[in-house]
Amino acid sequence: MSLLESIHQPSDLRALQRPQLDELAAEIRQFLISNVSRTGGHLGPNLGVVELTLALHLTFDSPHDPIIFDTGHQSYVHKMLTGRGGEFASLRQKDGLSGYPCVAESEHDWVENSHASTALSWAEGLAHGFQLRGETDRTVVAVIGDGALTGGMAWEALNNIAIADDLPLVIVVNDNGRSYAPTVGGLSRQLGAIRTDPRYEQTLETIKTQMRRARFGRTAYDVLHGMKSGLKDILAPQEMFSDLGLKYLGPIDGHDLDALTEALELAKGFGGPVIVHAITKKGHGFRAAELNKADHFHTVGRIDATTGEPLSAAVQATWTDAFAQQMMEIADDHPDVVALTAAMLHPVGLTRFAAAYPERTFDVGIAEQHAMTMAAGLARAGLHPVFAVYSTFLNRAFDQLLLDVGLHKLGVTVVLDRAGITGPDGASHNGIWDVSLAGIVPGLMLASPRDQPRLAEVLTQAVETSDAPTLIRYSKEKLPDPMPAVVRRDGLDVLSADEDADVLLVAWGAMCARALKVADLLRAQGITVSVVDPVWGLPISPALVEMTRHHRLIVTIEDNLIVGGLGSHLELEMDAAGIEVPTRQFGVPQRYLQPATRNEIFAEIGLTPQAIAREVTETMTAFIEAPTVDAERFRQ
Ligand SMILES: Cc1ncc(C[n+]2csc(CCOP(=O)(O)OP(=O)(O)O)c2C)c(N)n1
Ligand SMILES: CC(=O)[C@@H](O)[C@H](O)COP(=O)(O)O
Ligand SMILES: [Mg+2]
Repeated sequence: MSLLESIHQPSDLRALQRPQLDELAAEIRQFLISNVSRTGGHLGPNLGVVELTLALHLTFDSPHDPIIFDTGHQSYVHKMLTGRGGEFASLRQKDGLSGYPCVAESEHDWVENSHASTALSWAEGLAHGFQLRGETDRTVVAVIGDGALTGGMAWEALNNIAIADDLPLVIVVNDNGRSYAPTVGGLSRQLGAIRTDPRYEQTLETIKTQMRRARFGRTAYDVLHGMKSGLKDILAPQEMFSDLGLKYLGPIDGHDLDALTEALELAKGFGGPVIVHAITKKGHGFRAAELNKADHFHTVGRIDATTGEPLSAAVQATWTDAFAQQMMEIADDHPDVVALTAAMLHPVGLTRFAAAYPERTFDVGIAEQHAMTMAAGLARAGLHPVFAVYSTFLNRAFDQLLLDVGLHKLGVTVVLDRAGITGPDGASHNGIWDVSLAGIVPGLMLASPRDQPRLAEVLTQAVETSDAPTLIRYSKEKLPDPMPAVVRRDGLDVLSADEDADVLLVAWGAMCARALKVADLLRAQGITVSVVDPVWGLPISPALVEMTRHHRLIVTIEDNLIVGGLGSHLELEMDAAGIEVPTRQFGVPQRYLQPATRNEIFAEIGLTPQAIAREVTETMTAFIEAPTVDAERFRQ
């Protein structure tokens, strides 16, 4: 049996001899490479925290001492050490092992939200909570990456933690210098100075020695603090954190198990908030990941476990590719267009634009709120900002969209990639809230293009709109073939139309192709149908409202929450116009969706063409005198 197979819970680690821990670290690394290369997942981040996670579970008593992983994509090793190593074949799959911490999976998992920069707030809350409950023997540990540390929430928490002198809270900064790309901003400059300083190795050794000499308690910090003379600039992070009033231990070699456990033991013994600054390498121990300059294998699909080469070459273009291309085509004719990203330049498709127009590109770190209001400033200065962000992360910048961009009627364009159901990344990654949130911003215009020609059209219209926010959303699906309209009427694209149709199917974005399939199934039942794509779905077009008047049932299909979605808005407008035609709204129910593929989730929530057709048929037979139709036909 391998050492790893002998670990069923963290306490099993303490039975191992010291040399066995190094063996175990090597086994874990090999396990990660061989398993994640088969399933896909966050390989790079987890290779970077093998020794760190071992040291955490050797030093602290999880779950009595909660260990909170910020963002959570780097918690695979934690899962392996807490009895879930045997489940990695099902990683990120339906009913399988989540790719992030999952409360239902284990008592060792505390936070499953994969939106960055929340761990320190969770940790302060837990620590105060334990204290107030008299559970004073519990230490809370938060592991936060250098990327997540660029998020505003992290500094809100640090500001408060810094004055909570007796709060038993250990903050481990997992500093690998990367988000996807190198982490940006003054913070990363301070943190990064260490890695590039020629005295780096010597400093790590000196600190390790000093820590060994220092006894537990406060003297260690005085010793380390006294060290900074002569090493001041290399210990800039110590300055930064200690100026806040936070005790700081580091920098520590994040792959040196002894140095890590010594630092964590010191921190644990301190009895107040302490920062342990661990310098790690994303992808450590897998050459292909270490050499990958783009993102050190932040997320991989199925890859060769030796070379790291993708096993399935990306043959079909994605929406991100189409956006990247369109931005290049717009850039020349629109010199006022500038681009913003929140630490996701490559994933949102702005790499080419940034290379060609570096002065017109802003990567603000994981700081969506800042990005949105900075975009308001850029617009106010006479430019046209395009903020490209994953739909789910728009949640972070809603207030800024509403009251900095919307209230000032500014021409800011927000491009929402990964809109709609994404699937394997779990509940906090589906892009299903944006329509319901953005839909309440007065004056905001929201488009969901169904294909590349429509994307080109709406993006150009958006960057030429200077008096209102414009949002464009598209899914993680591959780019579909063009779907030309049979006719465009008052800004509405009619995709298919029967004479005097019974049913009007209103769909947008990725749901248009689905709606055409539903139409065929309904026609086979003798139900006449028209399919219309509003393209700019919000605000609701008066022409669309008028069009509903002439049908017997209005059906909307959307890849976002039903509550506050296109269908909700259309129904409100129909009501206001005194149109009493019944409606059926198909979309995402208001619940947290567990990890599965996009299609598995569509089937689960009744968004397949067959399920929709069956429901519509039953509605037609139940509420409206209709030609005899056989709903049974859809029960196969
Ligand atoms: C609010 C938010 N914005 C963007 C992301 C996308 N994202 C996932 S991981 C990551 C980089 C995190 O960097 P870091 O915290 O340094 O962790 P590392 O991957 O380096 O271990 C980003 C930007 C996110 N999860 N949350
Ligand atoms: C952890 C995180 O927020 C992202 O890395 C997430 O996994 C999105 O991945 P995709 O870019 O594959 O959609
Ligand atoms: Mg990082």
